[in-house]
Amino acid sequence: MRSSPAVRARGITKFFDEVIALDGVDLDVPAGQVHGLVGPNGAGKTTLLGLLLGLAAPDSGALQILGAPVGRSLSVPDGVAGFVDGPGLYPGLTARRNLAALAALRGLDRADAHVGEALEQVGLTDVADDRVQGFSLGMRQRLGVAAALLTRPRLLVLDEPANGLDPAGTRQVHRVITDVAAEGTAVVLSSHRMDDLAALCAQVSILAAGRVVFSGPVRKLAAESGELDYRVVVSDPAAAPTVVSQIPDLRLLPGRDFGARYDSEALVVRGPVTALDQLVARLVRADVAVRELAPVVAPLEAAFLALTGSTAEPSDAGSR
Ligand SMILES: Nc1ncnc2c1ncn2[C@@H]1O[C@H](COP(=O)(O)OP(=O)(O)OP(=O)(O)O)[C@@H](O)[C@H]1O
Repeated sequence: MRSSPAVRARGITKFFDEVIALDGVDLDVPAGQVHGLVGPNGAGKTTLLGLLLGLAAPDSGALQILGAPVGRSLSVPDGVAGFVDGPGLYPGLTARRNLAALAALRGLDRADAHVGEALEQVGLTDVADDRVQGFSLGMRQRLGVAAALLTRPRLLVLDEPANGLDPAGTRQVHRVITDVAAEGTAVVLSSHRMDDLAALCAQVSILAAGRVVFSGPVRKLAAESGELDYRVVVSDPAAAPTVVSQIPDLRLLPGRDFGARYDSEALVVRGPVTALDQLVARLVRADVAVRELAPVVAPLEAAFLALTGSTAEPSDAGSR
């Protein structure tokens, strides 16, 4: 049983009337892995997480969760916890009472100890006796994660757990997720933020229009970005174009396309990273100092945009 993957999905399809939300999705998540789902709005992330939580059943395909096949009946599979579309909480109750109610509902022994531990894990001990209606979005998210941890799940399913979190809250939730994964719990989470996924996930699956367009380690995704646009600020802007023109794989892009985002001093060049190496070396040889050099769009985000055919940034995604 221990060696069973937490999730094994093959050819999962899910329709909502005429809309195909998932179209032949495969997903493998071993125990102890943090697996990220990313994709543009409407790509199918929430639908897939909902299937893992037993909130809906696939129309076709095979889904195994914690080694057991999932049938047509709707119920949260044993050992699975989490939330989609935000955690369900009682605003009029305190954080502690919310968790106590859930613990009672799930028939947990030593409920008080579990509740105290879960609040501690997400850093809400100090506000445990405050009503949830006064909580910020980020505090609610953290309480939702605490609620999911109450039953010590072997598969934790979280839809946008970083939504609304400030940097301290994000770090706290990341730590909780990393800790439970280190103890063997598989975590499947969605995020619009590539920086979140890069920090947390061993593997990511990119969904676009219900299909998996990439699945693998984050570093492999970054390597897929190939040619990137780089913004370069040098000490002698007039000299730089000549140097750029001497490097076969590098092109200078018209400045006007970037003028609104960047100062007029910056050049924008497009090419593989090896061409950038040559540029820096040649500029230095020509006595031109490089003051700034950075990709216009972060490599992970560039790969995301290329794979999903998006033209805009993935929501509030992460070039931050
Ligand atoms: N209950 C529903 N009834 C009808 N259509 C639905 C339902 N749930 C999802 N859909 C449709 O299925 C597709 C996938 O939606 P889903 O919410 O899974 O995407 P998502 O990747 O989570 O998007 P977002 O990033 O906006 O949360 C969309 O076209 C959506 O409109």
